[in-house]
Amino acid sequence: MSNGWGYADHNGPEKWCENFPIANGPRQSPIDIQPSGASYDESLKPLKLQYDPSTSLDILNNGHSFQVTFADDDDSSTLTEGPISGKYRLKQFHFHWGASDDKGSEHTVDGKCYPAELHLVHWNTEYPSFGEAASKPDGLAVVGVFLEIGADNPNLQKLLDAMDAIKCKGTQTSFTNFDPTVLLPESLDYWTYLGSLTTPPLLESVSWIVCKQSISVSLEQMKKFRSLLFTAEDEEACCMVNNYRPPQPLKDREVRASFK
Ligand SMILES: Cc1cc(=S)c(O)co1
Ligand SMILES: [Zn+2]
Repeated sequence: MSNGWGYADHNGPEKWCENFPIANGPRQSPIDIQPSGASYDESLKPLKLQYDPSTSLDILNNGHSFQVTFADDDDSSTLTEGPISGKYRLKQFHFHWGASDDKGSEHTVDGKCYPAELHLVHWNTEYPSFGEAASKPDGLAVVGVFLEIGADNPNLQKLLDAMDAIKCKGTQTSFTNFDPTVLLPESLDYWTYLGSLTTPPLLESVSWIVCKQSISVSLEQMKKFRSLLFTAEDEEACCMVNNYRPPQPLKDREVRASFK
């Protein structure tokens, strides 16, 4: 791909294998989660998410999504327990979404797509940095939360209000004092399986933790997501929509459930 990977026909998920052969690997993400095929594992612990709002730094349009980045030089914002062992630090969160409300999530549940999906990305403090951890089979843990069309979600508003400042690829602005806990659903029941990043380099280093319960987003709020651009200021504008990878083969993996 001449101009890097993306989500268009010429550089999208069906083409990523050309530069990233791991795209056809044994533990790729996302997947279609089939609850009837998931086995309840009583040894799975509840998720322990402890976030310090003072670690939030800025919000960035990276040309693939928008992400909020966190200071990760100490254990102020961590994920522990759940399916993982040890302590993982929050690095960033971002979203994937569709051009219309019938698609946009990366994981699906019995084939059901949601209009958007939140990913909270954490790295294993067994390793010295996110970059080091990202290449290890137990290096990352990503918590996925589905967004479902419903009532206006006031907890998304601070993100939406920042979007005017990050419309174009490569733009960013300060985004402080934000507690990502407000984006989590009431129930933290989850499915978990071993997978990968869902964007190149598609590294097979992610313990996926997908919440069963969704959070709400209104039609108007989804329109705001879709007002972002994949493109930089000096390029022909292309709306940032459909920035999701479709489900990949489960192959020789099991999906476990933290709930009956
Ligand atoms: C590190 C990272 C993780 C995911 S899931 C993504 O979409 C991009 O980057
Ligand atoms: Zn993601």
